[in-house]
Amino acid sequence: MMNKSAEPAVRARDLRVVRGGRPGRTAIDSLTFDLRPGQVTGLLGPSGCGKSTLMRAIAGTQARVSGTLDVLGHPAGSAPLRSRVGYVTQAPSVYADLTARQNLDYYAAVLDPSLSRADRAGRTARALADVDLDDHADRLTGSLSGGQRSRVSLAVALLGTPELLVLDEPTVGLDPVLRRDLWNLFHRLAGERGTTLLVSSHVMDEAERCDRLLLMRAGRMLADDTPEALRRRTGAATVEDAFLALVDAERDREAASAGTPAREPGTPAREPGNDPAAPGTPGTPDQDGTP
Ligand SMILES: Nc1ncnc2c1ncn2[C@@H]1O[C@H](COP(=O)(O)OP(=O)(O)OP(=O)(O)O)[C@@H](O)[C@H]1O
Repeated sequence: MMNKSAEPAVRARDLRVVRGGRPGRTAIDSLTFDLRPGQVTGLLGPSGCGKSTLMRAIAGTQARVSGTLDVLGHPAGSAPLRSRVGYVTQAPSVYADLTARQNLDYYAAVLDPSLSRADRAGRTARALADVDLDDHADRLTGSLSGGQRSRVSLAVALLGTPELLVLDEPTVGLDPVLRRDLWNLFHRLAGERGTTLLVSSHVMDEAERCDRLLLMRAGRMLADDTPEALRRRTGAATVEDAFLALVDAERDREAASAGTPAREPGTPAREPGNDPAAPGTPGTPDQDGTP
């Protein structure tokens, strides 16, 4: 099913999210962006910059969200979106004492109780094939490797053929071959089924595989562009270098406005995961019932 709509799949305007005990801290501030339908958009930025928080907000599982956040034309988290949005968190959310196939069969029944046994089996088989798990389908999920388990979670999200897939670091712990296969799957889903994908990653070389990138830093949007435009704009050879150039430019601007000395020319750029401006220290856990 190709998504021909020109409407953005996600529309965020002046989005703000507060996390932690009252009054809490602003984890996301003034985010404005659109996610284009049928594209693979990468969400990148240093640890603690707000990627998971943004994904939770889009999936409708995050409290204390203000501003506008529309998903497939509805407010994020509203009832009509339940079967249309797939969200895979960093922690695999499948039953260890069921096989991969039994997990999928169970979730297929929960998603759509009217499905016949044969339809459930068909959907399960397709989702297992999508994530290349046919060979392990009948092993207990608890005995699978971490990467295999996270692919079972991804298969669960694919069961209902969601129009929007929100994937929080789906390639963590996977070897290069599996990572490449998963990225090929993401593009196949976008190209053949019209699925819109938002995929977060720490791995900057994965950024090159995205149609478009959202680069975040310290709860704000640093850039929203194609990988090629980002490289061109910064004169960098890779997206990683482009990102570091943007971070450095912003830090210089911050230093100038605070009246402190700017970074010395030639000072090594910061690593993407080691930006002191990123709010990396976990705050007081959310006291609104959200983990
Ligand atoms: N349960 C929580 N309670 C309070 N603050 C939190 C909670 N979870 C995250 N935060 C804070 O919200 C901010 C954004 O965190 P978030 O998990 O969204 O970042 P991230 O970019 O996904 O990080 P990582 O790449 O390490 O997963 C951080 O400052 C973090 O400390």
